[in-house]
Amino acid sequence: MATLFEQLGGKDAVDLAVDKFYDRVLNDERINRFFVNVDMAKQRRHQKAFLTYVFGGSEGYDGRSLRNAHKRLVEEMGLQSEHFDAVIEDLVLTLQEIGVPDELIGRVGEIANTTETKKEVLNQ
Ligand code: HEM
Repeated sequence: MATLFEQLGGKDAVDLAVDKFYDRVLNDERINRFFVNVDMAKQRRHQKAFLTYVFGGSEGYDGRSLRNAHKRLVEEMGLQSEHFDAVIEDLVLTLQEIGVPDELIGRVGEIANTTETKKEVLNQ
């Protein structure tokens, strides 16, 4: 049984998705203020490692927990539910843009758009 990572097209496809995802996020007036002063090259590397992991393409992810990675954004910048939903929307639109089938997009959503993930990111 191929992993979701392989079905999405492996490393090249995930790299392309991350690049297009961030272009979309940085142009999204609802959320781009959170990314001011963030080293985007570092952010892209982190995001690739993380997405590869949640898509089942690697054994582990050794970055900070989602809770710790977003703690400052919640406490100092007002990160909340509507911003999480905007990021998920941008992710789905990106996957549609690069031609990922709806069924696979649904499975990505099942991983990223869960109550547990949302609570972690929002430090609830
Ligand atoms: C499913 C939802 C999300 C996932 C999986 C996710 C994933 C990540 C990961 C893996 C990192 C890097 C962690 C590290 O440094 O080791 C990160 C950092 C970051 N995320 Fe998210 N994120 C999510 C939602 C959001 C939302 C909703 C926003 C803002 C609208 C956001 C903004 C940021 C920013 C600005 C950083 C860099 C923080 C810093 O370096 O201080 N993320 N995220």
